[in-house]
Amino acid sequence: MGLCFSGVQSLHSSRLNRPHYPGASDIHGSNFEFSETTTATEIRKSQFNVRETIYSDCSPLPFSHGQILKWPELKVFSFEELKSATGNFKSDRLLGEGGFGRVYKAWLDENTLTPAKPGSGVEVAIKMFKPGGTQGFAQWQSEVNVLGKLSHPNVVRLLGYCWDEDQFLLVYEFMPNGSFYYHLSERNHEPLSWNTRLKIIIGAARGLSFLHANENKIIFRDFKSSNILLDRNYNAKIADFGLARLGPSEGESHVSTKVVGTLGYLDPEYYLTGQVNVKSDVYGFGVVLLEILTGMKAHDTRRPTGQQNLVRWSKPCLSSEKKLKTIMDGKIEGQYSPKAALQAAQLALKCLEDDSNQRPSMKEVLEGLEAIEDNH
Ligand SMILES: Nc1ncnc2c1ncn2[C@@H]1O[C@H](COP(=O)(O)OP(=O)(O)OP(=O)(O)O)[C@@H](O)[C@H]1O
Repeated sequence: MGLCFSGVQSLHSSRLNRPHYPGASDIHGSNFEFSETTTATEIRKSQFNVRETIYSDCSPLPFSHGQILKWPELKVFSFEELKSATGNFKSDRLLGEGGFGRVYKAWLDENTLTPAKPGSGVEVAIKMFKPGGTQGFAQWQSEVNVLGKLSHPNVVRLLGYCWDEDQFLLVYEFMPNGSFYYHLSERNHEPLSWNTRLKIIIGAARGLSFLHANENKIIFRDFKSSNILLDRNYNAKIADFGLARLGPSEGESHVSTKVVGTLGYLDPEYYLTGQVNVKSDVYGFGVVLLEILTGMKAHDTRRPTGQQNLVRWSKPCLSSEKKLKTIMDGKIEGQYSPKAALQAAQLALKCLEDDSNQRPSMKEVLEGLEAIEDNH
């Protein structure tokens, strides 16, 4: 988990005692304002173009290749079902906790997606949003509206959601190898090899270029190592679409928005201007590429002054083989060719250009990484 911040102060939970749900679904370009008497059911009906998928006669977890569905096709779970699937949110099922709530492991029947015995059916991850948080509600809503429509091998799959009174939950496919951030943090863990790192970053690049390539460009806005989840075979999948939003309309170059993101990954141009475009994601990608090379986190206050911000510290070392050697992760020494590392570092440097126009597109970044993989 990183240190998340938003340019606009969050609403305090006391305000939430009086139901007021601010416009949250900026992915649809529309802001919703509800009166204080609006009921949850009315909001539900007005905001979601969700089609409930009936899983009873579906093949297990259908998965198609890279498409954006017209409607989110999600199962609507009851709170009781998710309570049962997680053993009443038992502490030994806890996978982790982010800024907006806890994530639990659970099992569902692979055909009907109803609760199953631990160890049987399919594993899923259930995120339970903290009650009473306006920002949490907005994130939950964006996940349903954006992620619910996406189907791509490098984007984590959302299977369904639950909105039961004040309880907001999401059900995702389970990613057994956790996040890339976890592998950066876990000192006792077997370090990821160079080849695995390359596989992870290429998978993440595929996911991000899929989001950017769509006609209605999706800006992820919070690209970081804790949002790259890893499946059993270390295939990377992008997760956490709570801050995602639509890119600029035809003829426009950017979208003006409040500044949100995570310290260490935030595009300086976006931070200064409040204007975001897909190139902000490219900047975040450059930071993750640096993490891959150095094995260091984007921002770490436990490092000596001058080294805490990975970009600032490593940038002067990215264009020469000799200097790069001094910052490369010692745990992967001997696994890569110096030429390959230099090419990756130079790609990172381009992604980290201060002027977003100078940064490559994700398509170009992906091509660059695939060439590195092919040549070495
Ligand atoms: N689909 C999943 N499968 C397995 N583990 C998951 C899944 N989704 C989340 N997790 C784990 O749950 C923990 C919390 O995830 P969450 O997305 O809530 O927060 P985060 O990304 O770590 O932090 P934040 O979003 O607040 O910056 C993380 O450790 C993550 O690895």
